[in-house]
Amino acid sequence: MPYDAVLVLSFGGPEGPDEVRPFLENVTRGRGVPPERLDAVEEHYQHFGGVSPINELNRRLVADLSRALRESGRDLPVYFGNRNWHPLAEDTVEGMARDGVRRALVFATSAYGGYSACRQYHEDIARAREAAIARTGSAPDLVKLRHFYDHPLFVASVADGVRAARETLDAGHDARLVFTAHSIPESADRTAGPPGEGGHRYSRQMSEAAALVAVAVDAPDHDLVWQSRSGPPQIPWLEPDIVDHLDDLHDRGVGAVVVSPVGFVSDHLEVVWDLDNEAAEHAGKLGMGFARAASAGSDPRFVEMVVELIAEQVDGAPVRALGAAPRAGVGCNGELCHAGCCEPTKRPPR
Ligand SMILES: CC1=C(CCC(=O)O)c2cc3nc(cc4[nH]c(cc5[nH]c(cc1n2)c(C)c5CCC(=O)O)c(CCC(=O)O)c4C)C(CCC(=O)O)=C3C
Ligand SMILES: [Fe+2]
Repeated sequence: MPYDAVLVLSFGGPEGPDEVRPFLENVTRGRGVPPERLDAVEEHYQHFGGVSPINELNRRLVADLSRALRESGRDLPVYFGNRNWHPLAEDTVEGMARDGVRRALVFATSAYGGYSACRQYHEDIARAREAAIARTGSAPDLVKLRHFYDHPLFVASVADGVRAARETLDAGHDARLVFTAHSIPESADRTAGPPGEGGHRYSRQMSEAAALVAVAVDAPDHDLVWQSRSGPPQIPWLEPDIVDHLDDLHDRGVGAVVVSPVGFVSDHLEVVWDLDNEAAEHAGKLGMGFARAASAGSDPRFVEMVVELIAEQVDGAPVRALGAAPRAGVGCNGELCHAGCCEPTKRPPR
């Protein structure tokens, strides 16, 4: 059966002061995140009037993707739905069913594997379809596109962000290149990937993406560190945090850094708060030069990449990948990439 639509599936974010707390409650329901952490994160959002940039960035992606698809001769309507905030995936998929969509491609706004970055999007797809079936009696088939962390256009987009950030620093090419990604619990990284692969698919893909970008920008060395740790303090998460890492680099005599959020596809709130505010301020205190590189989604080649991922899935166009890992992340109607892939770990009781 041919595809008749595309769904951009993302995380979602609040767009006003009253939306912040209910959004945070949606994100953390059943996750054992302490209320003090939620209070702190609420403040980050309120600092920006309760408006996360993520929905607006995704609406722009939807518009750019519609245009790029039309120009490539594939005039598919592009829908937008989220895991945690309006427009919610449930409502969007209901609308797709009412519009008569039978089979759609899903572009999830994460390049990587792992529970939060991949499997949870499969779960979102399954949940949204169930809601649409309950409300309308039917739902389109939804086929999720693959991980793209090693797609040449993703790597090139991140690399250009690094080059532009370097230009703003006196140290230029001598600034230390530091990549960041969302921290996850160590247990979630251990179970990331299909059984038998040895786990750690999230951090391994992240290291691979960082290394590919570092080669593209001719960096002599680089680091991969983590940001935006959540969860209760007694549970170990991936470390070091970017802020602690700046101290460490300072102690080692590093005078300037370029920080590239390779783990994210857009300059959303965790990027503009945790990097542009917290990390930048900390670097300032240390007297370190600091420049934050734009994420991949700021580059027009990012949309070109989505068009290519669609051509791969629909026409069997060649898979363009710079890494050695097998193509992963694809699943229909919430079916996992592999049986037992990226098992969620037990959550502590609240
Ligand atoms: C791997 C990963 C990605 C990358 C993949 C992807 O992009 O999907 C990501 C993206 C994002 N995370 C985001 C925001 C939040 N993440 C939280 C909490 C958590 N994230 C986790 C993981 C990830 N998160 C985890 C394991 C938790 C603990 C709770 C749980 O087990 O699920 C919390 C709760 C409060 C807190 O920070 O404690 C918030 C507010 C936003 C939106 C920013 C905006 O509004 O612009 C985006 C794009
Ligand atoms: Fe998150």
